[in-house]
Amino acid sequence: MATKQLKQAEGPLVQFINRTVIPLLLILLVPQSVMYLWYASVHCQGSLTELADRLTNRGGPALVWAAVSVANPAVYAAILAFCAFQVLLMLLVPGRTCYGTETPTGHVPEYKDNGFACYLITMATFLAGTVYLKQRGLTPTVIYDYYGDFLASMILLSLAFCLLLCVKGVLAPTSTDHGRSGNYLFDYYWGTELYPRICGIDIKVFTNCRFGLTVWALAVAVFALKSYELHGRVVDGMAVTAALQLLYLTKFFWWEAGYYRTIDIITDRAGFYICWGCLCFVPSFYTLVSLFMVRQPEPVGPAWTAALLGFGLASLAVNYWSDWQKQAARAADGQLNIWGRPARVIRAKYSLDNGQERQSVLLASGFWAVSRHFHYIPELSLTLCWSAVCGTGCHIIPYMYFAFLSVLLFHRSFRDDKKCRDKYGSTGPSTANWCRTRLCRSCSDSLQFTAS
Ligand SMILES: NC(=O)C1=CN([C@@H]2O[C@H](COP(=O)(O)OP(=O)(O)OC[C@H]3O[C@@H](n4cnc5c(N)ncnc54)[C@H](OP(=O)(O)O)[C@@H]3O)[C@@H](O)[C@H]2O)C=CC1
Ligand SMILES: CC(C)CCC[C@@H](C)[C@H]1CC[C@H]2C3=CC=C4C[C@@H](O)CC[C@]4(C)[C@H]3CC[C@]12C
Repeated sequence: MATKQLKQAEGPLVQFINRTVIPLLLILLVPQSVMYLWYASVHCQGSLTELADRLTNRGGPALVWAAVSVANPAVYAAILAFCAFQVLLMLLVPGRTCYGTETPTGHVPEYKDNGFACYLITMATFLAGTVYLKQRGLTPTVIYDYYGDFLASMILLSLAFCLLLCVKGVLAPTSTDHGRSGNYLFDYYWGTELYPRICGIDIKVFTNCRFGLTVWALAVAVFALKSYELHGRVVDGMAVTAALQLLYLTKFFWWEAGYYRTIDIITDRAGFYICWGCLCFVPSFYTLVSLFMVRQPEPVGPAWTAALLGFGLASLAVNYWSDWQKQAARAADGQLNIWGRPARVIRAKYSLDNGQERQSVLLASGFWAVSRHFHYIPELSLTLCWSAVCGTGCHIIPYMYFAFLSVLLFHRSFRDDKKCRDKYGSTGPSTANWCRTRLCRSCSDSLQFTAS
């Protein structure tokens, strides 16, 4: 009885922590933290000790905000022009129609698969713009010079944008997948809508892909160019990190339609976490290695260059390959060969909210038979390769993205397992990695385990 009462008492406390304390801390602290990290990378020789020293002895937290302007009209004009360009590309560039995962309410989101073309057009425009400016004695690295202003202004704009999304989800939702939690703070943090669209523009595709990841790619290019301008050459480490990150992002856009079926899109609502995260956290935190290297170039030498590039490329290939296997198995309804042998798949049943039954193909071959989230290993090893170019000179900043990603992916694997358990019951992917072993004999009746 005492235990039961304790468990009941734990419910509201855990809920309070998860839905109020953690969101509040993240909303208050993360925007500040990314500004401090920018400041440390650009003004403190990339040293957190130097940052701490300046914060304690030379003006406190206001020091960082004093170094940037949130009232620079040219910065706002550039941000809005970039957003308008991306929106135009989303609307005008052709692409085949593709579909996201059916939601529990039976909604199947439809997309135009034009991400790769939009990305190529953006990068080509940037290249052409750079040549044009350089011929006139100008340079796009002015973006680096004003990056603090860009980040600070984006933080404010994005916080306001997330508020707008939150209200939109309550007053004018786009699809059936929306609702309030009863906690205003959590609604702001998590969002009120799963698939918001404004004038036909899918908001999460815009924030995550066309803004966040595109700005990441552009920032990597701008920082490499700035490094060249400052040091008269692109240092080998900068070249390796830029090449690996740009290839990773090119791979992402090639595979973008697959991203529409990941938990960012099918589970996470459009709120502070995903939208602010992609509008501000990706351009600031995910770009830290390149930002750091602009002022702290570290020559790594030919042997390390070759090793990091080689291992990084191999990691990228394995990560893409495993995502591809999962996608190909679904597309072929399980009728395909994986690693030269007929694929083993689980046909897992689940129900929509209205009771209608559906079936999914879950791959249990290839990388998906090795372990449940095996593809996170190459994702992490690739990240380590593009960070290790900064050397081991006692700097923490270049390794912060790797540390963050390790925690994020660890947590994500539990989130996804829970999501699949709730959806498929005992037949979900948590079973998939067991199916090579004796445990597959204990699969329940609703589980059809096939090798085609
Ligand atoms: N750099 C970064 O910040 C991050 C990068 N990534 C990368 O993004 C890519 C995609 O992310 P990922 O986390 O995998 O996406 P998700 O974990 O969101 O995709 C998982 C979904 O795939 C389906 N699924 C799970 N197991 C199987 C299976 N055995 N066969 C078929 N379908 C299955 C399930 O959806 P359903 O409901 O359809 O069954 C599941 O919910 C990866 O390359 C990852 O490394 C990921 C997170 C962060
Ligand atoms: C505290 C918050 C501000 C943290 C926000 C985190 C989000 C910005 C990130 C959470 C998951 C991330 C991503 C998932 C999968 C991806 C596919 C990959 O190939 C490219 C990167 C990404 C889109 C990545 C982007 C950032 C997140 C959405």
